Amino acid sequence: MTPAARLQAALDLMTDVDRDPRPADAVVSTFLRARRGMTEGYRGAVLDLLDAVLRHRARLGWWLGALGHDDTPRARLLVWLAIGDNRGPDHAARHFTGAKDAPAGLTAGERALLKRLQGKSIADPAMPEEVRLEVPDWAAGPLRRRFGTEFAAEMEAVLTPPPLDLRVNTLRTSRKEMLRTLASLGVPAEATRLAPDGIRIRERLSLTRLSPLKTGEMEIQDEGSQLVALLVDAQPGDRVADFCAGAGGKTLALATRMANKGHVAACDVSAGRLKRCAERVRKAGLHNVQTQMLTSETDRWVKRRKGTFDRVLVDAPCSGTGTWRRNPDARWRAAREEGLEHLVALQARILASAARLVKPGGRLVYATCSLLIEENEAQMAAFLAAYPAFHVVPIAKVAPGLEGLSAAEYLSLTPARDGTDGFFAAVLQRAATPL
Ligand SMILES: C[S@@+](CC[C@H](N)C(=O)[O-])C[C@H]1O[C@@H](n2cnc3c(N)ncnc32)[C@H](O)[C@@H]1O
Repeated sequence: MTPAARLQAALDLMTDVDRDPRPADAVVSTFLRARRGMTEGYRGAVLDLLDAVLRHRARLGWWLGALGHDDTPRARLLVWLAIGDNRGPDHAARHFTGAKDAPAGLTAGERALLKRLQGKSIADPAMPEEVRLEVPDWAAGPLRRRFGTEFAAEMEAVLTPPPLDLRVNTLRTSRKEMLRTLASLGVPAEATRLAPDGIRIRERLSLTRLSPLKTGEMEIQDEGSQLVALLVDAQPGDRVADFCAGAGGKTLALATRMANKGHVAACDVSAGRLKRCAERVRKAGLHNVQTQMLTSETDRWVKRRKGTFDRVLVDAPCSGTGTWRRNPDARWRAAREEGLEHLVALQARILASAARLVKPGGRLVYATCSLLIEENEAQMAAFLAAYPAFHVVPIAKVAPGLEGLSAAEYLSLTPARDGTDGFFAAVLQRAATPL
């Protein structure tokens, strides 16, 4: 496969990602299924190019705007090749020849564009800070309010691809044993700093090298997400509702810590995600989880089970600002499509309904993968004001060892400070007797 054919394949994929409303990783899966013949090296090179262009989306667009050129996937790729990896405009021009399997030959406009990029670099002093840091308009104000003087450092941290975090299925093996297995597979891995069952791999590698993922002995899960599941503090024998279970990332972690005892109701409004959750539950060898499809947060299932759960986790739909380093296209999607206000209102409705499930003396854990005050601290303040039967349990009380990470009341993880995705979690307890 020639370098020019690789560029054409990358361009096809970038065009698909641009047109398809689904998240980039879903579009990538479809693309790879249709091109099963690709070798691993070839696939890696195509995906690296897509990743680079997505991670530099605002800067590439800024250059195209500044030079009066249309912002298209092909133009973005040309600019990236010209100034993104410092190989210069001639390198970009060399492969756009129109030969068989290569991208179409350069137009006069593209030649002029490449000429004007001579000697430039991807970050220009004239760029606004939000462009240099790839922060979309809608999020700039809320993120500046959240981070103050740390704004640039935190935004730079989310520009870098994250390490690969895994959670060991302790029903099957131990972290120590899994580290030995990975060493025998030639995979350099280390124990995570805070999550007791976590393993971190810093080197970029193909997941096909990680055979224990196929057997359910471990799962991919960011260390921050593992810590949120830990804060639920579900005990063997408890009744737990995971209200926004999705494909079950936290459900699996909770149910495993419950030693396969008790009951976890994994609820969601998405049948597709719950199906995936059920498959992962089976693979992990868990018998204490049942999936529950909800028509909405006020489904009758909730009313019928009022006050019957020891623990209720609300891992709410959110802006996903904490996961930008993992999904570089996410910053240009979620809140742009749904609106921050809409998300905050949905979270409040979900919280109000899910809170009904909590037993007297039981706990409600609210979590997001958002960095924004609106979805986190302010959401909690509004809930606590409206529902006086609930009070905050400080993080140090639930998980000694994590208290140094953030303000005493809530867990608040950030990529620059904690090396995890951005996560927020609040533990609230319902009064044992009616107030
Ligand atoms: C942050 S994701 C959950 C991720 C999951 N807990 C994990 O750890 O992998 C939020 C989930 O909320 C679900 N959701 C959206 N609206 C909902 C609603 N009204 N009631 C319950 N779940 C909802 C979405 O389908 C999505 O799966």
